[in-house]
Amino acid sequence: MAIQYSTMIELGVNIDHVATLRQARRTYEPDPIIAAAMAEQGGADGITFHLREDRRHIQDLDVQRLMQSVTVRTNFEIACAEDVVQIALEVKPDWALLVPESREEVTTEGGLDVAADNGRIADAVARLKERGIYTSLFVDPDIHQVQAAAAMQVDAVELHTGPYAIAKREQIAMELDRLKTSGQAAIEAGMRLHAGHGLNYHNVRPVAKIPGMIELNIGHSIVSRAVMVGMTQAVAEMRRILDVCCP
Ligand SMILES: CC(=O)[C@@H](O)[C@H](O)COP(=O)(O)O
Ligand SMILES: NCC(=O)COP(=O)(O)O
Repeated sequence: MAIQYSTMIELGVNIDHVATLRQARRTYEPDPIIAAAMAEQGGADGITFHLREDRRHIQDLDVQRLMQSVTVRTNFEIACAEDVVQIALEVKPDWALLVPESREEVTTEGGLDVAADNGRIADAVARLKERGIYTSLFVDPDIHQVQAAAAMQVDAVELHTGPYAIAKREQIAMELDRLKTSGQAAIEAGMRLHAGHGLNYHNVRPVAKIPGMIELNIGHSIVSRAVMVGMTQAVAEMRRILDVCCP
């Protein structure tokens, strides 16, 4: 059953890259926990954090501290790997978003191949659901992937907006159509419709306006803006764009 939090578009702020800056010196600042609190002040509906296998940014201790301090929805991004699934079961975030990972990638390159799952995704989903954690799968805007996700009875799909974000002008309409078509399939299957990756202050509006879109998860562009104006203002600026375009 789709879980509805509010009628407006919900903004999940991914704070991974606050930790990227900290890890550049392997030190204590900037602190993702403080960034999360400032994001909440700016109007974040949720905080997203990705504990990667290679721990390039968010660390295990960050997860523990975020779970103790975040007062809005927690959205824990993990691969279908035993160690991080175990951590999710221990800390019990509101949501777990399963994403693909490979060590050599600069950032997430594609969606989970749910349709070709050998049982690994289904097992992780079942265990997370059993623990009372809402589950979401990060998938390409492909109806077959959405239908495969629905068959696993996850609570949401998060459509990968990366191809849209990097599309050449003449390809944007086609990428938006893929998002709309696969989004419609998600809604018809009774799942919440989320989207994320590569969204920014310039390209977010058309995605926010996709019928049935409930939540956008945005990180890199907000953190980049936060370097210049601070996290609270950076989030407030994105919040205002969403409130104006999708009242
Ligand atoms: C799935 C997705 O697009 C992001 O949530 C993910 O966290 C990207 O990975 P990095 O944050 O490591 O770039
Ligand atoms: N799941 C997408 C996300 O959390 C943020 O992705 P990005 O905005 O950092 O590309």
